Amino acid sequence: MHIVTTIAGSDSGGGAGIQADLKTFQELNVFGTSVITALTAQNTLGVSDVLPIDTIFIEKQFHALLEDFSISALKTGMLFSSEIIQAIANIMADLDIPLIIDPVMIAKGGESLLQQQAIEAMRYYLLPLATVITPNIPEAEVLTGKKVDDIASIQQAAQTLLQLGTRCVVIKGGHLTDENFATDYVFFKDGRAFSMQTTRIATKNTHGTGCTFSAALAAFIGRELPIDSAVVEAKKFIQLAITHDLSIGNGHGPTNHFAYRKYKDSCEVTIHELS
Ligand SMILES: Nc1ncnc2c1ncn2[C@@H]1O[C@H](COP(=O)(O)OP(=O)(O)O)[C@@H](O)[C@H]1O
Ligand SMILES: Cc1ncc(COP(=O)(O)OP(=O)(O)O)c(N)n1
Repeated sequence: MHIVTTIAGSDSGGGAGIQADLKTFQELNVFGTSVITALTAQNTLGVSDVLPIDTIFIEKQFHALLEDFSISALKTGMLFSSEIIQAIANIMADLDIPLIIDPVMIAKGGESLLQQQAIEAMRYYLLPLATVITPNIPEAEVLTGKKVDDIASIQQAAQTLLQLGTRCVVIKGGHLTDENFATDYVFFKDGRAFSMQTTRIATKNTHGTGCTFSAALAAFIGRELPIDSAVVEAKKFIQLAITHDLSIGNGHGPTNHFAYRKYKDSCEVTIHELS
């Protein structure tokens, strides 16, 4: 049994954060473990409060896992402050475990999940330790300081992020304006690059899409799939979770974490090599 760890915030509404990650891990047959960095009072309508966990206690959770488990992959989500990022990075620096970083910054409702002053800590301490980074378009803009809105600027942003030391960057295209397709862009340090395209689903129920995608990616990497196959399979997982939505709550509802198990053979992802 592969063991995969999420280091992230709790979403009381169950659609994003730790809860989305653990549901995804379970669906993908890996044993999920967690280091909780913050609590959010949250539902499909938004985040009403955030309570960061003391860094000493975050370190204790992380050490408790490392002392007892052989972890196959780790992912990070909401990290909230530069102190939390530094604490995680200090421990990660001594590990040789694939690390997937979802650089979570802002919730769908606009609430901040990463303090402004933590962005530099993310860039300089944590991102260089990553195996894969999965920014959405606004996160890629913040991390590179440049507008990202077309293929040329996506390629440029990916190169800037690859220079920080990571093996792979996936720039997620959920925030692009294409009405027909949801296209994500995958770039490797060795120069390979491709896009992954699926039909864009017209739904407001997209709460936790980024968390779910990065958790699926961590699960597949934990199961020892090569990174290029793992990103395509994670794209299928999120596409099916958005397609077969559940309609829970009154705002942006969660995605359907059960869908991949039922429909995984029915999902098409179109791959285009990028030159
Ligand atoms: N309406 C949609 N239909 C299909 N896929 C989507 C849709 N919205 C987002 N996605 C996909 O969900 C994943 C997360 O997307 P994105 O919205 O960019 O990230 P985040 O949730 O971090 O803001 C990506 O694979 C993206 O292509
Ligand atoms: C606790 C917590 N972590 C992360 C998020 C953001 O999740 P994301 O997958 O980016 O989804 P949306 O916020 O865009 O729905 C969160 N909301 N809460």
